[in-house]
Amino acid sequence: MTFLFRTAFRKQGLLIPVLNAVRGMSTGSSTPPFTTLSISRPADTITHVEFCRPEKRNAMNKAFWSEMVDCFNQIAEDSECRVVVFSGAGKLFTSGFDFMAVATDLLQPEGDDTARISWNFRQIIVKYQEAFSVIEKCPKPVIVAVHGACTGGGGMDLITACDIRLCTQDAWFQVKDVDFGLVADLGTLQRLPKVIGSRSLVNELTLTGRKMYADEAKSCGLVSRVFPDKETMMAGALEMAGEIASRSPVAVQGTKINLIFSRDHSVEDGLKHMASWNMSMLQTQDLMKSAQAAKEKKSPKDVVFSKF
Ligand SMILES: CCC/C=C/C=C/C(=O)SCCNC(=O)CCNC(=O)[C@H](O)C(C)(C)COP(=O)(O)OP(=O)(O)OC[C@H]1O[C@@H](n2cnc3c(N)ncnc32)[C@H](O)[C@@H]1OP(=O)(O)O
Repeated sequence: MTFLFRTAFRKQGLLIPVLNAVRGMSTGSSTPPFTTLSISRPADTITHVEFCRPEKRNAMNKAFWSEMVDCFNQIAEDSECRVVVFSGAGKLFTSGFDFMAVATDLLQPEGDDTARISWNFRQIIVKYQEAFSVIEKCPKPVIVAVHGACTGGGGMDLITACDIRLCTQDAWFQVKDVDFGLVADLGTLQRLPKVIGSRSLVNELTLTGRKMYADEAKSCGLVSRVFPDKETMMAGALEMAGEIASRSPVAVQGTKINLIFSRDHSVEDGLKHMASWNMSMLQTQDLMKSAQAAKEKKSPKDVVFSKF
């Protein structure tokens, strides 16, 4: 793995931070390049990313935006990682944007005239958007585990970019942007309508900024499971991650990529994409290994799949 990272990143001058991060991932320690994210490896094929600013209720500061991109790009390249669990440290999941970061980025715009100020704003928004889009672009499934609050501008943006959402009974969710005179611009308005079935509920939540509690989040499909407390949720998240990680990584990552493609395209285009995808992916040895295991009434967990 180290060799692969060396080859991929030497030219870009990224070798040192990436190697540090990967070393951190494999030892279970906090990674030196990240100040807002703590990375650990609860199992060989599972990466746990923990949002780690508990004293500021996991508010999204300046470092967070670039660290998310670096972290998930590294995970995408890490052929040993098959699934990711994302959670928040401390009392709650996230309080959204950091007030201080908002104050410097948005209230003191840089630029000599409207065009330049507008352009700089656009660059900032695009950079912030990428911190969540990178989760969706990462081919490894991401399970997000929410406890306490998931609020502010940012909380819903983050979790709607994840593949599976779990929460605790005390969790609450809020799209708070409207309370600040803002239109949510980092993915909530684009992804939430595709996550929950009711357009009316999406409109209500985003236009009023009201809190939604765990039971309603479960009944509308925002989360798929509710756990009594954080400890049982994390155990449940890791168990689910273990189930996913035991399946063929070719099948798992192909499923994520094609589900997201199909969400954003017509059935016809999705089927065409699928046919092109599988004309090569069906040639994987994972297929024969899995079929053989099924024939012998073994579990997928008994099959050893190559790194992917
Ligand atoms: C280009 C895109 C434009 C987007 C703009 C988006 C803007 C925003 O989203 S602004 C932020 C929105 N977030 C909120 O309104 C949530 C604010 N926080 C809270 O309501 C409460 O903190 C919360 C209910 C989440 C938790 O309450 P609790 O009693 O547990 O904690 P506190 O005593 O309030 O806070 C503890 C320390 O954390 C600091 N903190 C909390 N939230 C933020 C935040 N969003 N940014 C920065 N810091 C935050 C709080 O100041 C306390 O710090 P300290 O006084 O140093 O102990």
